[in-house]
Amino acid sequence: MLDETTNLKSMLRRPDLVCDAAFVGGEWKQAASGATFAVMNPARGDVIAHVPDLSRAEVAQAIDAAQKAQKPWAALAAKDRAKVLRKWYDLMMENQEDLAIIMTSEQGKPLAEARGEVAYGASFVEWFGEEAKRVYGQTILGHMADKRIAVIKQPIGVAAGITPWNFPNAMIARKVAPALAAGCAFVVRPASLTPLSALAMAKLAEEAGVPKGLFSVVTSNSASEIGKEFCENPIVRKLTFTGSTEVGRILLKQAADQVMKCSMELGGNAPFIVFDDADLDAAVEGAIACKFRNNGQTCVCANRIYVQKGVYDAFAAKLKVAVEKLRVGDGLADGTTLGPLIEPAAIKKVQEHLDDALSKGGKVLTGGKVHDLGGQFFEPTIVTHATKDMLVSTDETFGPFAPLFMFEDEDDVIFQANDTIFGLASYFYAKDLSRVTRVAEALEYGIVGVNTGLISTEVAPFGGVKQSGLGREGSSHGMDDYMEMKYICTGI
Ligand SMILES: NC(=O)C1=CN([C@@H]2O[C@H](COP(=O)(O)OP(=O)(O)OC[C@H]3O[C@@H](n4cnc5c(N)ncnc54)[C@H](OP(=O)(O)O)[C@@H]3O)[C@@H](O)[C@H]2O)C=CC1
Ligand SMILES: O=C(O)[C@H](O)CS(=O)(=O)O
Repeated sequence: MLDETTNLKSMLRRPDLVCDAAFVGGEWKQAASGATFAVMNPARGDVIAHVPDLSRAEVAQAIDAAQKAQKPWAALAAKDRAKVLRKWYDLMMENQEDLAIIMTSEQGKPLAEARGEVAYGASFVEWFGEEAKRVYGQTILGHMADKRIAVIKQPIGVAAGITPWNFPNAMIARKVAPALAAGCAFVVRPASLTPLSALAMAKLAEEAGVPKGLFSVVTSNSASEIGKEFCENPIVRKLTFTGSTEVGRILLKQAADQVMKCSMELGGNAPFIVFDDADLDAAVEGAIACKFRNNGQTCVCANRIYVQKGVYDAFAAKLKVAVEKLRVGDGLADGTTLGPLIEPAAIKKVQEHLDDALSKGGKVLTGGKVHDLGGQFFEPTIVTHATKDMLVSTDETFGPFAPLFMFEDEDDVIFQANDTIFGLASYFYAKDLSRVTRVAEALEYGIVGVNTGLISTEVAPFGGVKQSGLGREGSSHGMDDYMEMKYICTGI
């Protein structure tokens, strides 16, 4: 019998990677209530699957199973944990195409970007499989002749994660990989808009030999209820969240009651600065990559583009040419470079920022309206004459809208770039070495891209300052958030 998943499954080498059950304590389960929620294809507007809408009590069962599985997992030699992660990495890459098709079908990004995200997510599993073997302690010369001091690092225990829809694979991998590498157990609640990628990852984790109960994917349409379970359940020792600053604040307040260790990867408002000594062609290439990746739906997208007065018109003209080469369409169609926005509310927000900018003197250079394809497709848009009193100057657009601000000098643009509550990613193009050093040090951000618009990698510490978050993900620092440091003082 044909069902709603037939079309998606027909595109896959492994149709079994489309999972319509939640992965709870090592079992594939429906909600006891039978409740489910629909997963939509944002390009086509059709339902591609239904997944269980688990209750808070059923999520608690996943947490119980995690607690049971964690101690034996932590007792394994790091090398043995590493082998399982390596196998999981291998399976993710062997099934990269299927995972990408599933991702594009539920999130909308072009297939080429989805393939890239699968490889990016898998790179965290590979990286932390290696880092698992490199957890080091310390010995310290005793403060008294009869004392010996050692410092060791131990896994924190059961970790819980809540992830967004914009990178439905990589944002989970960036959390579960260091957690398992450190010897923790992990329960994740993926965004309700994009649960299929997470469930497919769980399927491959099971095949890789991740022990029953160690990793659960709890699907739910009630984010706040599950968030409360994660924050209030005494078994959970660590909460990791990627999403908006607004929700991050809610979770931090809820987690405070248990003084829970939290990692927060939150909102951004990235400045992208083009100085008059920049290579303008390189800057345009970087702006396209940085602004329009995932259709502008990333926390590290350029949200404000500042161009020095002397090169403003030349840069704007070059950027217009590049933007008009972008192809809007279904992410599964060949040649698409911009997919749909994730949901109607996202279209509304882009339109709101555009209307506000035009009402305050902005001028459309290209784009400027919902695409002829209708639905959730929007034309990639450049607006010139942007000013700091516009909404786009303070709020994250999260869409294909590029406002060009003009600036006079370095001090002026540094002040404007830093004038935000956010501090995640920032970018600038310049050649003068002294200027590059000064500006990189002056920008109040966790990440600075110099002459590049792409900074995402598993080998570097990703995270923000100010209200863009707490902690770092990826790099040799990435496991610290899943471990506790213990100081042992021995009298002899
Ligand atoms: N710093 C970073 O690395 C990243 C930051 N972001 C930021 O997130 C925003 C876009 O992502 P978006 O998904 O809309 O962000 P949201 O913060 O709305 O949602 C993120 C996740 O949190 C869940 N959630 C929402 N409300 C609550 C709650 N009260 N308690 C517990 N969980 C909750 C959502 O569930 P559901 O969707 O099912 O409602 C989703 O799974 C942007 O601001 C972007 O900058 C996004 C990705 C990466
Ligand atoms: O969700 C996001 O925006 C990601 O954190 C950005 S990245 O890590 O893919 O650059």
